[in-house]
Amino acid sequence: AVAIFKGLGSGHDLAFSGRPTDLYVVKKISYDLNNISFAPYAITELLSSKRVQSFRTIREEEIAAIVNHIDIASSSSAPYGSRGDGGTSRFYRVLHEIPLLLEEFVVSDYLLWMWWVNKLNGMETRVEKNFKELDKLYDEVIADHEDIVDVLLQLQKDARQLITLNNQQIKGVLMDMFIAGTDTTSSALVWTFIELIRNPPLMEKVKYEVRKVGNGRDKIEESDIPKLHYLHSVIKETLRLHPPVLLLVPRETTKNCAIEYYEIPAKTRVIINAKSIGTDPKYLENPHEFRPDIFMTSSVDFKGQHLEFLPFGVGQRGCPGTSFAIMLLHLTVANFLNRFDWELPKGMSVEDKFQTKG
Ligand code: HEM
Repeated sequence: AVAIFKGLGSGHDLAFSGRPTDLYVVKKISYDLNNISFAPYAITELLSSKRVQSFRTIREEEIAAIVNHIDIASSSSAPYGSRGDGGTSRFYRVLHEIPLLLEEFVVSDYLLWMWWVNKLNGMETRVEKNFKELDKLYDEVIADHEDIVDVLLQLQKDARQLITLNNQQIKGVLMDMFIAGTDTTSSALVWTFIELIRNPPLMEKVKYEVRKVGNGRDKIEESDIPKLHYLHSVIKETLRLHPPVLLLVPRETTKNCAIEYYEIPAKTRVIINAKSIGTDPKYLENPHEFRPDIFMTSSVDFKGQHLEFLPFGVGQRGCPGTSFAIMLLHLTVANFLNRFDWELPKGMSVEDKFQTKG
């Protein structure tokens, strides 16, 4: 494991850039490897910083809508999950239906994936059923094409683009967006609030920073984000302690390679444990404590140069959605802190242990 870890960061990026593709579930969800995460090579073009920037207005509008929704829900008895517009917008529908289908689809097959078993009685039928429903929904999304689909359709038509896409590939990329982009970002958001709520002095510190920059405005904008230094550290610390993709995404070596005393053959399955690396006592005292301040005086970042902190992976196969996710997280947390005070439900104290199953 140590050799592989070193291999990723020491000029063996290419040898470690494959993904295992011989799994039934992987083939299915990737539209026969017509997506980014299981494509045999890395694709970075679609989520470049410029493109992320171009979605700024949509991000700001959607976050404002969520904040208003929480406002309405908390000040009236509006049922949780309803929205001012009656919840009928396509965006709202897509955001709700796709994760539900994916949950059934991915979570039920997660064990299958992890244990690398290709077939299990009855499992294929369920995968097929969920896949058909998702596929139908993606057809509708493409027909109505909004936002990211517009960009993908432009790429499909524009002969000058390096990448040309057919409908199958567009569906593969949409699958990527929802699998790789939704649960990960929401897990980081939830953990940020759990940690802040159970550490009230830290909550006060970050809230003070956000509200100072907000200066009485009801909205924090993207242009405010670079001024929120402590918030940056809070998000980093959450990703260190609770990396949403605990074991990253499996890799497979593309050729034989030698690292130190180890010979690593081609097609070796590579799993990296980001949580163990981020909480290794070799790098940090009391590594399981939530202490955003450690990042205030450190240059350690998640961009892949610091192998002790790898929530987004590393190298050419590292997460292409990093800037997208980071901007969304900062903007959401900042606006939630600007508009609301967050605390534990009545009757619960910080000392209460979180109940875990089993
Ligand atoms: C906090 C949020 C996120 C985390 C922690 C995260 C983490 C990761 C990790 C660990 C990998 C595997 C990297 C490796 O093998 O080295 C990955 C891959 C990927 N992520 Fe993310 N991700 C997040 C959000 C997103 C978002 C928002 C998108 C899209 C909009 C996205 C799209 C992808 C794609 C397409 C891949 C596959 C890349 C490839 O195989 O070439 N991710 N992500």
